[in-house]
Amino acid sequence: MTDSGKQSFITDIHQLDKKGAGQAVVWQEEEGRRKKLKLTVPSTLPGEKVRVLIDWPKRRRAHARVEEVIERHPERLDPPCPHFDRCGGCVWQHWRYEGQLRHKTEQVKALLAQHGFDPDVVRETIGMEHPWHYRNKMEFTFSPEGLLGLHEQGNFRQVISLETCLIAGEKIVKAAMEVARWARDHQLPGYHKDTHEGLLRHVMVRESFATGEVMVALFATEAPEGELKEAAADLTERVTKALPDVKSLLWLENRAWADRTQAERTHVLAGRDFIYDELCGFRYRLWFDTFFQTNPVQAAKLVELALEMGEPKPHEKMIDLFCGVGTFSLPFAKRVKALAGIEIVETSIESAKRNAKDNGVDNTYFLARDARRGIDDVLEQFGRPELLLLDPPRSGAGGKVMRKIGRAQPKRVVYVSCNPETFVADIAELAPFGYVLKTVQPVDMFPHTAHVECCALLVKSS
Ligand SMILES: C[S@@+](CC[C@H](N)C(=O)[O-])C[C@H]1O[C@@H](n2cnc3c(N)ncnc32)[C@H](O)[C@@H]1O
Repeated sequence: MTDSGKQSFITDIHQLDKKGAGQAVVWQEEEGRRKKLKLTVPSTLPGEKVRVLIDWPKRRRAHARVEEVIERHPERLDPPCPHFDRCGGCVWQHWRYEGQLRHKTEQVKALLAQHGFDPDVVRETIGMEHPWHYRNKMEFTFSPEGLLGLHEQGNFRQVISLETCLIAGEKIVKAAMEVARWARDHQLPGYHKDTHEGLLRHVMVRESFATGEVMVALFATEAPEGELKEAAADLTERVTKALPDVKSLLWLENRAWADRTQAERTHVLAGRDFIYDELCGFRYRLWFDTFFQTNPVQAAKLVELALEMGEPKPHEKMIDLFCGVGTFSLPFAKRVKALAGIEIVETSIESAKRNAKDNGVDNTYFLARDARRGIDDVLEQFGRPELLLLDPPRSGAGGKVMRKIGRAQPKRVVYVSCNPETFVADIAELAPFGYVLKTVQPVDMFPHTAHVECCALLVKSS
C-alpha cells in the first residue's frame, strides 16, 4: 500500500483483449478470503511481467496503469509518438509491426476455428511497407478551453493538446496545427459538451494522397458572420497560405447536442465544397460527410484482392451490397455486364452515381435503400446475380440479410469485413445454403491499432 492509498501488484499479462490491451489477474486477501480482480493494462504485451498501481475497486474488473515493465516482450519497442501513453488513437506503438501482423492473423484463425471453420484458409495478414502517416482523414476535438487535439484513451471528456500525430497524413497534421494556432491567437472558446456553450467543436481534415488536395472543415456553433467575420477571414488567409493544397476550406454550423461532425449549414470559406481523390485509377468527389476508405494504400490492395477473389466476368451480373460511394462498384462494373449497388445513405448513393458518370461507367444501377429491403428490390428488377460483394459496417450484415443472400444463390460471394466477429457470425448463416469458405485474407488497414480487416471468398458448392 502506498501513501496515496493505492496498492502495488506484480503480475503477468496473459493475453490481449479485443481492443489490444493486456489482461491480467491479481488476488487480495480480505477478511480471510481471497478476492480476484481482472485487470485491463494498456501498453503491455502477452508474457510480460509488470508492476501496476491500482485502487482496489468495488467491482471485479479495473483498468491499471503500468508503473514498470519487469520482464519485456522480445518485440517491445519504445513508442515513437510522445502522445502514445495518453492518446486514444493508437494502442500498439510499443509493439514491433511484425508482431502486430502475426497477432491479427492468429486472431482471425482462432475465431474461425472456434466457429467450426477451417483456420488454414486464412492467409498471412498483408501489412504496410511504411505503416506511418497512413490516414487520409482525421477528426480533432476542441477542449472547452479552446485547445485542439485528440481524445484521451478511454475518456471522451478529456482532450490531449496536439503536437504531432504519426498515423495521420502529414498535411493533415500541419492543417490541424494551423487551425489550433488560429483558435489560440483569437482566444476563441471551445465548446462544452455538458453546458452546450462555447463556439469551436471539431476540425476534420481530409487529404488525398493521390491528387494532393486537402479539405479543412471547422465545426462551430455559430456562423462566420458579425463578430466572427474577421476571425474567419484570418483563418482563410492563414490556412490557404500555409497549405496551398487546401482546395476546400469549410466553416460548418453545428448546434446539435449530439457530439458528431454534422452540419446544419455549410459556409465555403475558400475553394469548393468537395475535394477530388483517386483510388485504383478511378476519380471520386469527397464531401465533408462522404464515407471513404481511410487508408488508401491498403484500400487499393483490398480492391485488387476483391477483384482477384471475385473473378468478375463480362457476361455476369453483380450486386455490391453496402456500396458507399462506389469504391468497389466502379472497378467491378468495368469487368461485368451490369452492377447494382445498394447503400442506406442517400448522399453516398448520389455520390456513387456521380462518380460512375465522372469515370465513364454506364452499366451501374444504384439504390438508396436499407440492405434488407434493397436486396428484394434489386432481385426483382435486376434478376439473380452470379457474383455478390458485401462490405457491411462493424455490426455486420445480420442473419436476415445473409439468408436473403443465400436464397438469391450467387455463385460467388466476396465478403469485405472490418469486424472478424460479425463476419464469422454472418458467414455461418450461409453454410446451410451450400456456401464453402475458400479464402480469408486479412489486410492491415489500421497499423498500431487492434482493428482487423478481411477479404474473404465463399463459393456455392452445388
Ligand atoms: C464499411 S462501409 C463500406 C462502404 C464501401 N463499400 C466503401 O468501401 O467505401 C459500410 C457502408 O454500409 C452502409 N450501411 C450501413 N448500414 C446499412 C444498411 N442497413 N443498409 C445499407 N447500407 C448500410 C454505410 O452507410 C456505409 O457506406
